[in-house]
Amino acid sequence: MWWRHQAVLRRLPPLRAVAQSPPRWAGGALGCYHGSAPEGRKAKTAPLQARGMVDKFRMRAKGGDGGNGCVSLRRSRSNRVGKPDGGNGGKGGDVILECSRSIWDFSGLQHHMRGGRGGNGVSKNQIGTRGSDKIAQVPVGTVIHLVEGEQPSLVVNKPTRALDPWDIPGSDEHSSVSLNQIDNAVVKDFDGNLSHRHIAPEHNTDGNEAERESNSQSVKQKYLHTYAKPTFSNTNCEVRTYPHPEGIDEKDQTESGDEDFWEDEDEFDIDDEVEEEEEEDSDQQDVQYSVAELTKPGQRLIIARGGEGGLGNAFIMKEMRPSKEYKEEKIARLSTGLPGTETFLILELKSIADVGLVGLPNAGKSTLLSALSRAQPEIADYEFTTLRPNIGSLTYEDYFSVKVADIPGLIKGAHENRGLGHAFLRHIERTKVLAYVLDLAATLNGRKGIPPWEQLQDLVMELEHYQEGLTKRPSLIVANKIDEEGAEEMYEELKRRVQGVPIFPVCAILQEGVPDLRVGLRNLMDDSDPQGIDLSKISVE
Ligand SMILES: Nc1nc2c(ncn2[C@@H]2O[C@H](COP(=O)(O)OP(=O)(O)OP(=O)(O)O)[C@@H](O)[C@H]2O)c(=O)[nH]1
Repeated sequence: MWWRHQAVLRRLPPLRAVAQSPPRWAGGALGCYHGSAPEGRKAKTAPLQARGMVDKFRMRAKGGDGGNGCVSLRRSRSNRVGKPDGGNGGKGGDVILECSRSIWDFSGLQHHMRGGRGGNGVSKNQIGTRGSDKIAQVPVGTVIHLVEGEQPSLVVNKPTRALDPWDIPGSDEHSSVSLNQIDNAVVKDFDGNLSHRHIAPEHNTDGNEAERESNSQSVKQKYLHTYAKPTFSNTNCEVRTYPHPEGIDEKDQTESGDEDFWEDEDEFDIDDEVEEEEEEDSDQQDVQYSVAELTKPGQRLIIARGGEGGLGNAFIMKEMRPSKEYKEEKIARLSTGLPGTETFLILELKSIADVGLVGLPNAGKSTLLSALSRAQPEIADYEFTTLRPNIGSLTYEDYFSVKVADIPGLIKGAHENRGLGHAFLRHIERTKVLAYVLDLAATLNGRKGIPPWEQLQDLVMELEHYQEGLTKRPSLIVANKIDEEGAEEMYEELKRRVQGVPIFPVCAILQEGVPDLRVGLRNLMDDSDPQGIDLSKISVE
């Protein structure tokens, strides 16, 4: 029996390899969960992943391939040769980003998205089904950087028709409304600057091909209006062999050609190291920054287009009339559905919140966020508990809502990438109003911290170093930990030393002073001439 065991063992991967390759569910630095983690392990990794928002995300998208046109002959007793009756293939589905107010970050996105494949044409002149669109919802303020592929195009949201009561809410993928909208955009693009595959009829069988194709405007228009959606010139489709037998059925077709696209899927699912490497790679590539921005809910952006369906032999024979000698070749070329376009994008979140809580590590920002809103960030008495911004929503009696972000602890030298470095300074850029959270108790009871006014000076200087004018944003000061012994005196001293901005004494842990702070934040948002912080108005001597 030992040889059986040997055979089984040989089939297993070597132990070292197993240990090195992280599980698929581990996710990555910029990623999220993929699939479900085995019990036990999940509990260990979940807090790390769930801690903060995902504000940068890499995504590969591929439009669905167009379905093949059908090559079929309808024979009858009177017509033994047969009449071409193969229908055109359906267009592949697009991959679309949709801007939504109910989405906060990129944690729910997939790194790979692919539009559905168009159905193949069928005999009796039946057109293949259109591939389903894949729609990913992204937050308001998503900026798109292009690493590879075509520029995405914004879909013009034309009102199409009143909502059908039978439409299932949220079933965007199959919603006729969304498909209409997408079609509008596609046709619009065709009229624009992009070039597409040119479908030409062959009225003149002995002219040269290029000439024939340029003389085909009227039929092309007809073709577009009746069936085809345009695709792009770079999706050249070279067919060397006859694509499929006559009378082939849609069911016989299997999805193919996308294996390469999915082959590297694991790259995205593995670990931080690989993620970082990829990030470096994309840094080295010519990234086109900010090619598009989604700022309004409902906006849609096509990031990868479905390929055009191939033509059926009925259409080819009727509209293009190929010469006998080129017939087979022409049918082979035109009946193959075109592949969808591919893009590699980096999505980045621009404006993350109305209010940014800025403070040194341990000042109590996360505690304050949970006191102001229902957010439940991780709180601990060690520095850098917060590694990514947490966001909470503060709602007033009149339903006015303000988003508050707890920005990871800022330290002196952050602009030189010390501590958590640039990464979080970027988040501050994405807030409208700043609330400086100062720790009144940092020097009390033998603690070796720095006094609140110096904390403020350091914060202001760091922000200004990172981006000039950042501290001119409407600001207020939260003097936290007022409950500690000696904190009242510190607060009085702080008021003497800092001028020009409102200061709110707060005990975040007991929620004291929080109602006044809520009003203060609201006033700051409503104020027509709010003040920023002036370094010259902070006295540290
Ligand atoms: N006495 C007192 N302690 C507080 C108060 N607010 C927060 N703390 C404590 O201060 C410590 C740090 O609180 P956090 O809310 O994690 O501070 P943070 O600024 O988010 O820290 P980082 O994540 O490092 O940026 C925790 O032990 C809190 O319990 C307060 O009002 N009074």
